[in-house]
Amino acid sequence: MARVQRDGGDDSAPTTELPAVRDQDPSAVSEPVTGSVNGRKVPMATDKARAIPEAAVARLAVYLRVLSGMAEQGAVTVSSEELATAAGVNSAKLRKDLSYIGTYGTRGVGYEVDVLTSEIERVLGLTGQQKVAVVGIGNLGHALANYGGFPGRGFPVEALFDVDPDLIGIPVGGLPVNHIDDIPDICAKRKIAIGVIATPPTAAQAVCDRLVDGGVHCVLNFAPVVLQVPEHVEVRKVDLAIELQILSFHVARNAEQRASRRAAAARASSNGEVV
Ligand SMILES: NC(=O)c1ccc[n+]([C@@H]2O[C@H](COP(=O)([O-])OP(=O)(O)OC[C@H]3O[C@@H](n4cnc5c(N)ncnc54)[C@H](O)[C@@H]3O)[C@@H](O)[C@H]2O)c1
Repeated sequence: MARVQRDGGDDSAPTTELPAVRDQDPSAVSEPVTGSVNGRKVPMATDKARAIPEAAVARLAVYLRVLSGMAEQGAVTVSSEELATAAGVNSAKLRKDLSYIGTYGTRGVGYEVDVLTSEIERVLGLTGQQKVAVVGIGNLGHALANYGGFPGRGFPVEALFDVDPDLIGIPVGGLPVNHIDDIPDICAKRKIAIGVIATPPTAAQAVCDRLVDGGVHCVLNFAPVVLQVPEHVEVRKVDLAIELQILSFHVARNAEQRASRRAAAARASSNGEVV
């Protein structure tokens, strides 16, 4: 089977094919084309599939989290400005992101919170549960296995694996740790959708191969190594060091911009200009 190198960064997968959506001017705010699913009004899909940038997919997940908080507080509708502000983006970007999924607010009303929530969930594939297995139950694996926030978001942790004999059979977060030899069998039986790799980098590829053998199609890789996977397997890599380096770049750039603004103000002031 053909294998490709994946590190899950934006460059490797800049767009994602969405389920069919309406093709329409992204900036338009108009009456949505709606139908009914289980008695709920939802936008209707057309036969035109459309790619969505990875960055927009990430923002959809943020909108979903914000919408869930609004729903908890009893909000029924939300304007694009309110939702954009709460999500930390501008409203034009929000409307464009939502246009990718064929969702358009109603002028003067905005979006119905429950309809928009269902639509984003559908597009992100969150309408069902995506079972998760964690491999490598060390510091990070323990934290992930014990974190209670995943099941509520549709990601129940259903299997844990390690190679350390002292850990096998020990419950972590209520689940016993299994040996990695059982990864293919258990993942296939429990229909695990997502494998999380929290092993040392040297072990990650072999672990990934076992997950793939068990039918796992999505891998979230915390180990600092690029994985080889078959074409049909999606890998996302989480690298805190890279995130810190990106933050550091922004901090340095902001400092430079402040320094050059101060220098310009000092020059203007020494020339007698009002600044
Ligand atoms: N991406 C990030 O931001 C981030 C942050 C912290 C750690 N990490 C990475 O996550 C990984 C885990 O870090 P940690 O601090 O939890 O390490 P750790 O040493 O505490 O835990 C590693 C676990 O993996 C197990 N293991 C070793 N070989 C294995 C194998 N072949 N199969 C299954 N399990 C095996 C060990 O028994 C141990 O329980 C490392 O690769 C680390 O670099 C990434």
